[in-house]
Amino acid sequence: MAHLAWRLAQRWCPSSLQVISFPVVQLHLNRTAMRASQKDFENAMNQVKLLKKDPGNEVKLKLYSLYKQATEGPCNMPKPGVFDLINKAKWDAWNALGSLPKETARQNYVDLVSSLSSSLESSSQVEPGTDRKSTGYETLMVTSEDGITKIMLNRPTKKNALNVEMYHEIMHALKAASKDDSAITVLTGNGDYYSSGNDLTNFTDIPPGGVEEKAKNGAVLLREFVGCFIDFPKPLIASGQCPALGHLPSPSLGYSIAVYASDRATFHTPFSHLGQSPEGCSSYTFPKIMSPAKATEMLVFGKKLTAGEACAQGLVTEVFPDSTFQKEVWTRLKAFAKLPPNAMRISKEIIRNREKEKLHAVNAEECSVLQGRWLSDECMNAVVNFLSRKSKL
Ligand SMILES: CCCCCC/C=C/C(=O)SCCNC(=O)CCNC(=O)[C@H](O)C(C)(C)COP(=O)(O)OP(=O)(O)OC[C@H]1O[C@@H](n2cnc3c(N)ncnc32)[C@H](O)[C@@H]1OP(=O)(O)O
Repeated sequence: MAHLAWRLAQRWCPSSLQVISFPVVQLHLNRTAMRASQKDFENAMNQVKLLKKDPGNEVKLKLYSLYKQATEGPCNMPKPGVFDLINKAKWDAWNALGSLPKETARQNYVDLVSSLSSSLESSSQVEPGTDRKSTGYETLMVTSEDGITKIMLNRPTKKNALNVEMYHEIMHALKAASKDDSAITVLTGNGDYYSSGNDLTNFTDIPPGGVEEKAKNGAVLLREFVGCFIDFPKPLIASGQCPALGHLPSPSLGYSIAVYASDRATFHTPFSHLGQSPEGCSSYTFPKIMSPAKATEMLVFGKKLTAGEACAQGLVTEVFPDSTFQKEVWTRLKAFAKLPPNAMRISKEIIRNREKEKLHAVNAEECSVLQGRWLSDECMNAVVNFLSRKSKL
């Protein structure tokens, strides 16, 4: 049995963890009242061998850990060294099961294999080469193809303003992209605006605790949202063909977003106009990247930059003519996506890690200041003016 376990582990844990998982394998652990028998467990082990599609490393680790727990009980191996990546990942997965009873682990293994068989069977009906389109997003379109996960903001009639649902969906999509088998992730917008920033109607839905509670909830949400960008482990590219307002022109988040813009794009952070203050770590990153004086023009006076100006200031990586924008960008993205994913992730990590703690601290401070700003007359008047059609940016 131990030998079989090892073979399974070998089979399910290939020599590199670079392919992390399939993006949309949803595991529905279907707990039945019945306990899985030894026979069910053995059947499940056989079924695993018959799976036609690789379920991804994350699932394989889960299978491995449940198998070990079901057959040997809690993790009893010495912890492998940090450089022994594969055995360390296996050990972590097994150890994470703590004192889960053997019977429960056996049942979970059986449930997992059964849900896996059905989900992979249905995904194998998708035509080869077809985009794996995400389902269940209301405000985004997420696709994964050729090693590139594309997250497209999809509220074009509202100029891709970020409502509360979109904040949550972007965070969800980023978390999923961080674990899927793509090498790079692209953020883009559908329609004639990359984004018009925060949806100003977010301010109108006041909870029972009043505006103070609203502001507090907003600060918690924004902090989590920006935190997802700071922590995002893979190369992230913002591809903007059209104007961007507010949040998403804070492209230097985490120092690790490459930004491609068409010569039609503009970048605008009108925080003062709205009675607000900088967010997305821009109060820290913009002055470092651009120079304090230029950052002041943008963040304090709300100066709108053309793509060419933003590129000259170092906020944008490269600008292309609008007519060839998509072709130019996608040629680059496809080439990047062929680079070794682990090397890219590690390179990003080493660039970002020196600043990560600082960025989280800046994010926390910016959100706390904004929480106060949202309660100010200046901010409330600006929102009312927009909503009553008295002003536009
Ligand atoms: C958790 C909270 C975190 C908050 C963090 C702090 C964030 C700060 C920011 O994001 S600052 C930026 C805020 N954005 C704005 O102030 C932009 C407001 N919009 C505009 O000024 C204009 O709409 C425009 C210049 C973007 C585009 O103008 P135009 O081309 O003339 O289009 P319309 O104005 O007709 O817009 C079409 C449609 O979209 C709605 N809409 C556009 N932007 C927003 C928005 N930010 N919030 C809500 N709704 C927006 C607009 O109302 C129209 O809707 P309608 O067709 O009338 O139903």
